Amino acid sequence: MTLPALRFQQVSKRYGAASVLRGVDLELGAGECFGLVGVNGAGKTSLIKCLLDFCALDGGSIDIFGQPHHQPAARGPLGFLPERFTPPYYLTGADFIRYLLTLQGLSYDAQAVSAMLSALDLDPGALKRTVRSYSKGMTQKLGLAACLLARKPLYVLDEPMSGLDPKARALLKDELRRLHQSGSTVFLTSHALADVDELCDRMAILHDGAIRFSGTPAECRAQYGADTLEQAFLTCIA
Ligand SMILES: Nc1ncnc2c1ncn2[C@@H]1O[C@H](COP(=O)(O)OP(=O)(O)OP(=O)(O)O)[C@@H](O)[C@H]1O
Repeated sequence: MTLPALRFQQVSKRYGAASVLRGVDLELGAGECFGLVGVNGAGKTSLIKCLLDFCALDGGSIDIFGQPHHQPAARGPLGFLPERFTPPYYLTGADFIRYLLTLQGLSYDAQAVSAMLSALDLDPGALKRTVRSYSKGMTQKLGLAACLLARKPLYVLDEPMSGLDPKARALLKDELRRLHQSGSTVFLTSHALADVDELCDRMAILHDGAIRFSGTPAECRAQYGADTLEQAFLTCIA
């Protein structure tokens, strides 16, 4: 039997007296593209921070390909793009990518970098410029490029479309589809429900710290009697 890529069981998280996650159960099959959606402050990033062991759980457990998430080796197969991506401003784009690849024991392959930049519509000239001169969208593309170049079995992408122009969004969706077809698991958060509908095999709606819905986008529309995922989402959280 194939192990799930991710399994959250009764995950709870509090910040002081505020209970942000209250018994979250979620399972992602290996090779799935899974979208987590929820209003601002619903707890999506907190769930990801728990997964990455950036903060301690107050209850429950998380497994990554069957290994407890707090074991560093469990996170080896995982590539992560944070929601607020701020690379060191004094590095050039090339230095930043090299730095991230080196941390993972990978070498800088100029051809692969060039192909990835082209796949994300980032001007190769940006590699020689320091990150301080990048626009918001360029910075996001750099983060995506560095993350996706690591060729991981599992990607955790917190709002990967954030700041991208329509062309770059379309290109990123193509790239995510390619990853999916090659067998990688993708766990993403997004406020763009049309993207989730288009890309994701399954999705979950997190609201008030709990999972309100989990299933395919089509099941979500059907369950809430809605024509669009946006309408279904609004009914679900009403
Ligand atoms: N370090 C922290 N200390 C205290 N409260 C926090 C902390 N981090 C997050 N929170 C609170 O936890 C709740 C969930 O935040 P989180 O960032 O997980 O939401 P989100 O679903 O990712 O939101 P968004 O869609 O706006 O990115 C919010 O009320 C937020 O204020």
